[in-house]
Amino acid sequence: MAGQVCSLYDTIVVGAGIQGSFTAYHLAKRGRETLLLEQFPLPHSRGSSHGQSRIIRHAYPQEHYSQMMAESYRLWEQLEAEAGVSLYRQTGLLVLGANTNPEFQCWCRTLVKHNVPGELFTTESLHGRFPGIRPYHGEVGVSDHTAGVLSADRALRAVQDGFQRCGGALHDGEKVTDIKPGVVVTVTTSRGVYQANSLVITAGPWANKLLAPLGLQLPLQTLRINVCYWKEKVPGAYGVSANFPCFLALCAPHHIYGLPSNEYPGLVKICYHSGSLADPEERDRLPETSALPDIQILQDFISKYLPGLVPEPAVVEHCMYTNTPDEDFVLDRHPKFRNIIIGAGFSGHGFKLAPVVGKLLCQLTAGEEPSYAMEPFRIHRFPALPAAAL
Ligand SMILES: Cc1cc2nc3c(=O)[nH]c(=O)nc-3n(C[C@H](O)[C@H](O)[C@H](O)COP(=O)(O)OP(=O)(O)OC[C@H]3O[C@@H](n4cnc5c(N)ncnc54)[C@H](O)[C@@H]3O)c2cc1C
Ligand SMILES: O=C(O)[C@@H]1CCCC=N1
Repeated sequence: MAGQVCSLYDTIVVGAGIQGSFTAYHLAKRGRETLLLEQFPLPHSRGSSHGQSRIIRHAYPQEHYSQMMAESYRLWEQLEAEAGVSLYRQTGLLVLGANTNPEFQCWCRTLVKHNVPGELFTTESLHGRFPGIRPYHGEVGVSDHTAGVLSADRALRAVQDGFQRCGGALHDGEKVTDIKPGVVVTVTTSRGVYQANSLVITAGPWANKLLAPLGLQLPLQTLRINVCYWKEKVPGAYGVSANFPCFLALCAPHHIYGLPSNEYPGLVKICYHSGSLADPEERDRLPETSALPDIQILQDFISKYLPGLVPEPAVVEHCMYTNTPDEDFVLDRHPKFRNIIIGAGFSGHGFKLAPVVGKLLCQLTAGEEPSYAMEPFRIHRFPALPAAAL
């Protein structure tokens, strides 16, 4: 089979994480002949979309994401209805910070602007309402009642099944090894050769490996994230059934966030919103120094802030972030090859927005006017890209 052109598609999508899967789903729903290629047998835990849970929230300090969230919630609901599965559980989100913190004020402003139902908490009312939290002196909170938890693995499966129900072809365990640009793009994989009128690259932490032969390197950092679970001293005290919310503590230099115990009974997921630089091919090779500063930071935080948890992680799983310098996504055409569309740099917050990201990448592929202003997501916002690439 290798070396032989097997089929011509309207679009080939490389990478069946949540972004590529939603892009392929929207394309197939519009009747476009679509091939979705994934290097690993599915499901897998090597990229960014695996695991049981992700936070979804209307609350966003940046206006461009706040605007997209209403549609994203609707599209998640539509997928739930189509698939006949429940993917979302409402828990609320509590954002915690000093009331003098400009970022905290920004969260409050966008919540009000978008009429998101929620509440403001003083230091005293925080402790009264959430006895499991010991707020810092002068700390306040604001909540987003609409926020909750998405069942990530189940969601990924549901969107891939939806894509296939619409006639899409999903080939897993098939790695893309070469891309030849042109009016018709030729894609070589570990199993064959395919052609398409357009190509979408949604390769998560592998994005730059696929883009290098296409003369483009985006300023992406790939980070290994420790996904830590912490044991409740009283089982369920920080659980969904006790109405404990997701939370986001606006700590410097990086935030700390948590989800109520649910997926692993008695364990609360609390993570540091950053990690250590790592090649996705060598994610689990630890750096020379075995110190894990993020886990130490989390331990200190939990000892002082969440006294009902054992300040020693009970479970540590791993995942990858692919960060841009401004932590905004890249959703754009290749600067030279206009029928190659790129979705990358989801910077640790892209899951909740994947239904809209997929729609936007589909619109770019179809040559349509995207539904949202695309300026924050353009490649040209990075001035230091090598001139040869542009
Ligand atoms: C610990 C953690 C917590 C997070 N929490 C949240 C949260 O609470 N809320 C939220 O909204 N977001 C969250 N995120 C972010 C979100 O999960 C990511 O933004 C999203 O999963 C990125 O998806 P992706 O499709 O871009 O990448 P990936 O899931 O990595 O998918 C890319 C795919 O491309 C495939 N691929 C790469 N190269 C090739 C090739 N050559 N040939 C074929 N296939 C290839 C890879 O195997 C992979 O499956 C979190 C992320 C992590 C890691
Ligand atoms: O996107 C999210 O909600 C999570 C939590 C905050 C930091 C990043 N991911």
